[in-house]
Amino acid sequence: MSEAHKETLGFQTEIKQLLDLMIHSLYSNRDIFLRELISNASDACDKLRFEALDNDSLYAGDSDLGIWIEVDRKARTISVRDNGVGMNRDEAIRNLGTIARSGTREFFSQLTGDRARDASLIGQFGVGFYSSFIVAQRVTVESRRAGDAEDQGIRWVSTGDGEFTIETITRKERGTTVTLQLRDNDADGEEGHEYDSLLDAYKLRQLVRNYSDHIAIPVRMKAEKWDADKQEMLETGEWEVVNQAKALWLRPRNEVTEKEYDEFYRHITHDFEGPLAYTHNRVEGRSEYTQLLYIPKHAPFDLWDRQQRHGIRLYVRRVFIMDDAEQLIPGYLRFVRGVVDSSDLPLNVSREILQESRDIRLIREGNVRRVLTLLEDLAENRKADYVRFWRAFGQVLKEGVGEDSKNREKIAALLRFRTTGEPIRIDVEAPDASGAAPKAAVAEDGIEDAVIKGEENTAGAADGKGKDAKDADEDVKNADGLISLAQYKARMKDGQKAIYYITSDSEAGARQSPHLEIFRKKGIEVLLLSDRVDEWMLSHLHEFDGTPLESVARGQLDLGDLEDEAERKASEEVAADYKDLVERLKTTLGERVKDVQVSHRLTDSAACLVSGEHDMSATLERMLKQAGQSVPTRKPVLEINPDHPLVQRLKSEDGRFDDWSSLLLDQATLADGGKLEDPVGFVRRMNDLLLASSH
Ligand SMILES: Nc1ncnc2c1ncn2[C@@H]1O[C@H](COP(=O)(O)OP(=O)(O)OP(=O)(O)O)[C@@H](O)[C@H]1O
Repeated sequence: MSEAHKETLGFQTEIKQLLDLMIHSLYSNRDIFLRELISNASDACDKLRFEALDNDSLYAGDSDLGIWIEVDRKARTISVRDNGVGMNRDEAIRNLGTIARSGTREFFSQLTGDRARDASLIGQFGVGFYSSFIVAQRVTVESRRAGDAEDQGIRWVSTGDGEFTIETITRKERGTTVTLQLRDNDADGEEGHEYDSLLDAYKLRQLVRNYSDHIAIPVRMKAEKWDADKQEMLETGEWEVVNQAKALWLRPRNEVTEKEYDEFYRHITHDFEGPLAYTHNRVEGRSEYTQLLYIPKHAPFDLWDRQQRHGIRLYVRRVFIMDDAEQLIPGYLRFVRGVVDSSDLPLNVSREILQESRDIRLIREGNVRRVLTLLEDLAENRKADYVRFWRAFGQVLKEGVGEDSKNREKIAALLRFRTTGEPIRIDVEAPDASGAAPKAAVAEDGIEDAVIKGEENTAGAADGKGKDAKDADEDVKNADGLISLAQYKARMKDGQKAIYYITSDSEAGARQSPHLEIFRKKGIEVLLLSDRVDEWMLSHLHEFDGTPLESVARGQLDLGDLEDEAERKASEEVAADYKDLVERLKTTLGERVKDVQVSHRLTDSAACLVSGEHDMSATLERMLKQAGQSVPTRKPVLEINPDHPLVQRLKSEDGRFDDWSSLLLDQATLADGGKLEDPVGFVRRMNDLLLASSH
């Protein structure tokens, strides 16, 4: 088959879905097509400039890079042309027919068919070039790659209904022209859908200016003049530059408007929404560079994909070098987007050189410092926004506790936790791309009844603490049930020496754990941790601001000064009283437990399991097993509650002591979220005992 042959090819399934969704649900965002086309054109110019660093001949004498936009009112077309790098046949098929992003399939499987919901999801994905089909019934892309012969141009045409054609053409100019044949008004029977206003040169110019003012490449449109005879604006035939054409990040901060920062963010991220916050600085000294870093409002669809390719763009003296320069930002801040422009790096810098470079190390440290400062500022001054950030990226930030020991303290101060000192909240909706604040509901199952009712008086404040604690509580109310370690400390009981936490597979599981009973009784707040990353994070976070962090389910529980002398004495007496029972249980349960102890933790439950001081926690063990890792067998310590009637009864039990003790251990295992080794035996024993007690 000759290359010039015209081929008809099908879009990848996901693109078909994307096109269908876009055409039918993104009409109200239709103008974004222009931003996407201008962004792509500007990227293509950046790429050519970069490739030409090594091979000047790619310019073929024309290094004056630009973008040209033209309207043909009669033909109802808009075209966007650039003299950037262009595409050859293979690239056009690959780039404009498939979405080669990992995670895409899973992303599309989340779409529900509910247009409003899906439209907001699609915002996380970034529709790019395909957004042209929101306004165009036919899109034609003509292109020739820099360095290719004139007869190696391509024409790609599609009406967005599942197929595209591609043919080889002769094209004089290097670069790409995208021509949109606009839809008819009320196309597809959608009443009120009109497209003619896009042909109004004045309006279009305003749109173009909106979307391109911050772009470093000049964008040109045909100049127009008022014709008094014809009483209309007519093109003069001259091209005029409509944007400022100066790299936004190089402009002084006070000359850039919020709107421009916002638009620039959308340009580099293809995000539907603007950013949550940004930081823009010119750094001088040991290393000279400019950084413009943004924090998005929502997580991208591939946040958990460590291969994801977005991130920070690296420029060297205004020349684009690479996308997603991962050396510029550590993994735990991978949600940050933006631009770094270095004055020191060589233009021929490669990814390999970046790894070694001292300048890059300085820039990376500078980026981390700025982002953490920005987050501190949000946490301090824009609490609702910080909560939004936390919900979107908190789990990623937690990785920093282990990854970045230098900044551990700072990161720890930015952590937020659910806690027993706050009402239960059930997430009914994840943060979405529509800008709506995430919703939460307070559950009414009464588990934490006292706390729900006493919403005003959270654990510590109820004790009449000072002003700081009250201020801290005020903040808590704005914080969607999340508190910081500093707030926890401010609410600590007199005599409390540790920050207590519990880990579990879910927040609900954590809240119901028997390990919390004594803490509830004494009104001590406990942090509830249920993210996968938590166990790992906690293995790196042993203290905060001088106060140790302690698991409520580990080792000998020592409540220190929170227990008075009388309580301590009573415990000792009980321990002596139950010594025989403990020994009998140890002998009976044998290898199944590491030890048996009389518990200080329990008030309601008969028994619970605890981990040894240095043992792996049960939650971590389960996680590792789920991940298919071999885990050394860990024997739990069984704690029994001397005040529980079942345990009291055991003291005088003879005939069925074995069954009773097994049952006690199995119960404790289940309450801990664990799995029984012999569930059938458990059921049999329970039924036997039930029957025996009913006789
Ligand atoms: N004007 C152009 N010149 C050269 N290549 C282009 C042009 N427009 C698009 N492309 C190619 O097509 C690809 C797909 O474009 P598209 O806008 O869909 O996504 P993107 O810009 O890569 O990514 P995203 O929108 O997700 O950030 C681009 O990555 C680029 O390789």
